[in-house]
Amino acid sequence: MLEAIQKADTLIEALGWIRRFRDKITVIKLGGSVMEDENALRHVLLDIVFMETVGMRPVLVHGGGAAIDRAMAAAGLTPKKIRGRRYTDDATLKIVEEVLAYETNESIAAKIEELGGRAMNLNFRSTNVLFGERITLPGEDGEQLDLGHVGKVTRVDRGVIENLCYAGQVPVIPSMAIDESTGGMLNVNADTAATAVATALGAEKLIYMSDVNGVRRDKTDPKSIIHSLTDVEARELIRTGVVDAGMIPKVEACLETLDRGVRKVHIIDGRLRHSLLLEIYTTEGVGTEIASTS
Ligand SMILES: Nc1ncnc2c1ncn2[C@@H]1O[C@H](COP(=O)(O)OP(=O)(O)O)[C@@H](O)[C@H]1O
Ligand SMILES: CC(=O)N[C@@H](CCC(=O)OP(=O)(O)O)C(=O)O
Repeated sequence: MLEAIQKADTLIEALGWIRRFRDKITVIKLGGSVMEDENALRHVLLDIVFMETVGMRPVLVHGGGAAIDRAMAAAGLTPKKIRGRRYTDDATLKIVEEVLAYETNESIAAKIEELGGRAMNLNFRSTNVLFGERITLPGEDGEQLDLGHVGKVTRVDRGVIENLCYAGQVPVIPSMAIDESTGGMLNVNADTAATAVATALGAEKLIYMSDVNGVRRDKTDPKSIIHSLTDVEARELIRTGVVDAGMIPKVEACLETLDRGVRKVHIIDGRLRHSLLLEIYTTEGVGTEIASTS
């Protein structure tokens, strides 16, 4: 009986948070690393179904870096990453399209439905909502590094996403875009795609789910997690190389989100059961929070 009363207490405790976030859009970026763990993915998607059921409006933007690496290896191709971004030639683009836009995208939407939620996969075969342009990266000597078919999002079809949200469906968006000037496909880093979606929708919150517990002082030591960072400190961590590899575009995407007026962004561990709900429904939260100083 006591246990049942405690369960009811927990429900009542969540009431305030459920009210606060009802009808508000939360963008969740799902990293490829989390999706490698079937059990973790199932629990993350269950949390998302819960959010949708209580009237929040979750929007899912996903990557799939690990699955793309695997598919490239199977095709005899070696991935080349430049500051956390994949060099994307014609053959790589074909694989990214197949793995990210179709296999991963359609399987996430199908899993949400299996768990009792309603989802809509938004890809080139159904409805594309991301449009962009090619990017280059500044090199060490000031030259521009060519990344092939890699782009950034310049426009989001927010009407389609909002209509789905308000119809009680979870939009599931892969990190690929159509090039506005050529009509070709672009491979977009999923962290930056999530930023573009969150700012275009004026989201209440943006949460990056990865396979690390947050930003760490020593990337190999979970205990060195930094719970709270300012934008100034985060920039310094990139400059000094503490933040490395796939964490670079993630922290850069957080900073861009803050620059565009969202007050707080979170990097949390998707392998920790219910980390998403804990982040939203508890005051302490989990993972690393980056907040603007200005
Ligand atoms: N300072 C750091 N703190 C935490 N992780 C870091 C750090 N620097 C580099 N990393 C690496 O970044 C990875 C997360 O980026 P990535 O693999 O792209 O994740 P995702 O697929 O979730 O986007 C971690 O698994 C870790 O190896
Ligand atoms: C340009 C670029 O790097 N695109 C990424 C897109 C997927 C992604 O970002 O996946 P994660 O979120 O799992 O890292 C890539 O090809 O890996």
